[in-house]
Amino acid sequence: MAHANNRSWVDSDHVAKALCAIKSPLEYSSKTINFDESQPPTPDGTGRPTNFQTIAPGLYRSSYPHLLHFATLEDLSLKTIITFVPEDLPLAYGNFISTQGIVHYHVPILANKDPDIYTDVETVHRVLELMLDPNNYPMLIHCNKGKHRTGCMTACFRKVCGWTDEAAIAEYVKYAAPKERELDKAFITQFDPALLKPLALERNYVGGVYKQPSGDTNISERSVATIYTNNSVATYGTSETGELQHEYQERVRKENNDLMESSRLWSHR
Ligand SMILES: O=P(O)(O)O[C@H]1[C@@H](OP(=O)(O)O)[C@H](OP(=O)(O)O)[C@@H](OP(=O)(O)OP(=O)(O)O)[C@H](OP(=O)(O)O)[C@H]1OP(=O)(O)O
Repeated sequence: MAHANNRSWVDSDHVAKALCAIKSPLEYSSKTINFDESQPPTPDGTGRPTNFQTIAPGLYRSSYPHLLHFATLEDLSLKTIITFVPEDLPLAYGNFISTQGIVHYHVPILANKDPDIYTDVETVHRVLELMLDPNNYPMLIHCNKGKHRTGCMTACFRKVCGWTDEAAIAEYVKYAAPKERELDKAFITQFDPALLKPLALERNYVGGVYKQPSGDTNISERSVATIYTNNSVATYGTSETGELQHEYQERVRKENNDLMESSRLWSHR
């Protein structure tokens, strides 16, 4: 798959020093990557972009990374970045990606602000197939604020991993509030995870560290198996077994393999 890895090498040390001399955050020409004046660049003091989240081990999301975030992003040893903002990369960011040897995918995702205009499903699948490949990890996905476009892609990823619509939307709202959008929720609800379910099952993205958080605090002692049924996801809690995580993962893997085998047998009838 072609990727828009920014290979325009420049004297990055010189550029970095020049950029560091700039006190205020860089104002970019494009509106969608304006620095968010409404809050400090790293409100939680971590030095990471705002709305940073570990979606799963090695898979991260955030708002648009800026110069002052690069040092903490280096700690992640990122292998892949997917940018959902359509504008070209600012020079410093392109140089960061190049000098870190990061594979960059530039996949513009539309803001859900018009009920007649949504990002096409092929583009969504392209993003999710990259996210469903641990060979691309550590991976960062981001947009401008890390709320709407990134929130929608994360929610679609969760649905493919077996989360219910409600749980996926609840996580979206957690990062988009108080500016969550009804059209984003509609986009998430209408997204059908069926086509990518086999890939998620095959690569063990169902259950384990990818499983939907349990609402019941007691359930943490119980193993919860998420099994795909024909057209939806049934999540059930089993009796408290106290089984260890690896036993649980082995059990989920066997259940998924049995499910795949039975669906293969059916498909050959
Ligand atoms: O005022 P509004 O609701 O129209 O939205 C504004 C802006 O709100 P603000 O002005 O209070 O900062 C949004 O930032 P938020 O405060 O909601 O996070 C921004 O969302 P965003 O950066 O894309 O969010 P991510 O997808 O990157 O997470 C949005 O960009 P678009 O939706 O991509 O057009 C802007 O629209 P416009 O000015 O037309 O470009």
